[in-house]
Amino acid sequence: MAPQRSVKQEVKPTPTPTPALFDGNTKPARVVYWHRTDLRLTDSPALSTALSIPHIEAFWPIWCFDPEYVYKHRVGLNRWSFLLESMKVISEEYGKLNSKQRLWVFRGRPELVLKKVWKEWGITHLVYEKDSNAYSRIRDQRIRDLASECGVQIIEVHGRHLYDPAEVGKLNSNKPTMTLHQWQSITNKMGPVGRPNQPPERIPDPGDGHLGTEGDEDWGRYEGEDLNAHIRTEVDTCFEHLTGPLVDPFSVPTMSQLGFLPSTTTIRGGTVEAHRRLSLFLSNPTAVATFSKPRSEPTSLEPSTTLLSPYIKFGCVGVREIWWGCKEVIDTWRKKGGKGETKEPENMFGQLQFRDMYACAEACTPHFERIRGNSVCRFIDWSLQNQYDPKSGQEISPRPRSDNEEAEERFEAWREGRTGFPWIDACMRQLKVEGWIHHLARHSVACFLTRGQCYISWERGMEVFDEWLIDWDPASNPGNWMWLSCSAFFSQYFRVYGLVSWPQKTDKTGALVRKYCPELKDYPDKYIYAPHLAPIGVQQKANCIIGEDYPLPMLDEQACKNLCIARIKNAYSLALHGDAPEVLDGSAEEKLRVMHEETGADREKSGAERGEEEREKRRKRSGNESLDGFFKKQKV
Ligand SMILES: Cc1cc2nc3c(=O)[nH]c(=O)nc-3n(C[C@H](O)[C@H](O)[C@H](O)COP(=O)(O)OP(=O)(O)OC[C@H]3O[C@@H](n4cnc5c(N)ncnc54)[C@H](O)[C@@H]3O)c2cc1C
Repeated sequence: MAPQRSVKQEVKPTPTPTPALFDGNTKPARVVYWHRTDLRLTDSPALSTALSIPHIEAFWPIWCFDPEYVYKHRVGLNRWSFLLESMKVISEEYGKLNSKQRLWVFRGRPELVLKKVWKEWGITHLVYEKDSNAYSRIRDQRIRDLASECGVQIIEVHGRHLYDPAEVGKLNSNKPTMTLHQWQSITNKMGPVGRPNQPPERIPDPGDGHLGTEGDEDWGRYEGEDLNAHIRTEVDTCFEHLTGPLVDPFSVPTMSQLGFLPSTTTIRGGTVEAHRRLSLFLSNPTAVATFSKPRSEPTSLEPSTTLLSPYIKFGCVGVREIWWGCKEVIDTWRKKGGKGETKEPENMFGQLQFRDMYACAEACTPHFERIRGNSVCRFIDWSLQNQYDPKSGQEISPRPRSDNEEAEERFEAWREGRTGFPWIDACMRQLKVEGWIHHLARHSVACFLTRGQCYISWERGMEVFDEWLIDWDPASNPGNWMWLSCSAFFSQYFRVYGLVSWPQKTDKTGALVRKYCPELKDYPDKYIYAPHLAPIGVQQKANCIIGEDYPLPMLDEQACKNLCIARIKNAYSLALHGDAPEVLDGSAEEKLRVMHEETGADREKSGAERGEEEREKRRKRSGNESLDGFFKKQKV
């Protein structure tokens, strides 16, 4: 049971600037506010801090379009378009508060952009929302070093999570928080979640925005591999100038400037849509008070959860707004006699806490996003694990194709939604088209790929989510993949989602399958999740022959499940984590190979073998076993 917060505790406001921070600030301040994944004006402790700097003479809210992000990180079309829309919306919001204002977009590496801007615009302060993930930590250290060289005061303000993950980590002796209960026990001592800051009523003017063009073409230079080349079908002109096209300087890039075709998602970006969704959720107090994640429906066509995650990811809505919005609605509902309130972890507070828990775990765990070197990740000898150069410890790139052809083929079929299991295929196709799927749909596909049936490394599945999810998060994505693969956070590997029975629990008619696998749309309900079982006459009537128009199941669900369980059982008994010497030197894999051979977990069993096993079990349960038990009891 989650520890309850004391009602006597006073609600701490979200950290606001202490006067000491601005002590001695008597000179006019020229402030750059650097928006990163906080594309909102509401509930922004960092923006409030920036605006409270005394004597602001000039203020620029900026965005740096970083080529490292554009080329070096796999990002699908839907996430790109969501980001660009969110940038446009906040730029318009600035314009509404002050017609001279906008989001000032630069196209170049942050350290180069900031150095130039600091110098040419005479900047005194740089303020931004603090982020704790591995990439941000490295980038921000570079920025801090640079700022101290240039005499610019840097102000980092936490605001992305309910509690600063770095602070929670410190209170946990720099150890990752591996259960919600553990996270709750620590944050209980930190006081309640802060109240959301009010949005600004006005924004100061910017200064003269003139910038010299010297070295312009170099700001966006990137010489590594373009990981998004496969979706870049048009000419990429994004980085031709530091401030974008000369006719419209500082503008938000368009999809076509990035060389992309339009996205496919129906999920629109920006803070206006984020608040519309939040208000919609809060408008039904009973639904808020009785929200239960396990009881939400992964099969429904309309999202049965809030669908706020893309907005949280890009900071279009603040987490404290959601937290306090729910809290106030529930308090009023309770006063009016509402009953049956759900508790953590299944309620909405629990959902937001899970996000924080993963962020704290990531902040304290080197290599959280992979198996090798990851101290919290159990070692399981999955197929298609990432390969590392033993000397440099770097991942081998480009990735060699594994000689495990069957696993490669299964992985491709999973990714493309053609496994022959309609529930899995529908979820994967929805993910690709929309950039979002329900949490329990994520459970299903992740379980299937890893411990459920395919025994393929969670790293590979995580990468697909990395690319396709709009809400991709560097802590929640690997964290949840480790959970689902029973590599960390969760260990009940024998509990596997049924590929027919599970979706049938919430929808016997297969609406999601009919939408995303239209070739199956005319199948009767009875066969919608297992069309290969339909008699040929039914297949003909539905105009879809299994094996021709839609694939046969690519594996035997039950046999593969048993094999996975047997192998994971061995891996659990070996009890090694990603940072163990045996994992790093490759000997763990060999040990498991031998264990699998000895326990018969090295291959799928034939029907006859499985039958024999079953009979053996029954024999044990019958007379002989009771006789054994009798003798044992006698001995005792
Ligand atoms: C394999 C796998 C990968 C995932 N990858 C991501 C990811 O990259 N980014 C991401 O935001 N979520 C991820 N999740 C968690 C979860 O599925 C999504 O946050 C959720 O489905 C978003 O939909 P919603 O906003 O309607 O959620 P709601 O149920 O309405 O929850 C509200 C918010 O709580 C947070 N939340 C809820 N559940 C979780 C959770 N298990 N872990 C972390 N935060 C949670 C999210 O910010 C979410 O928006 C992943 C889950 C799985 C199983």
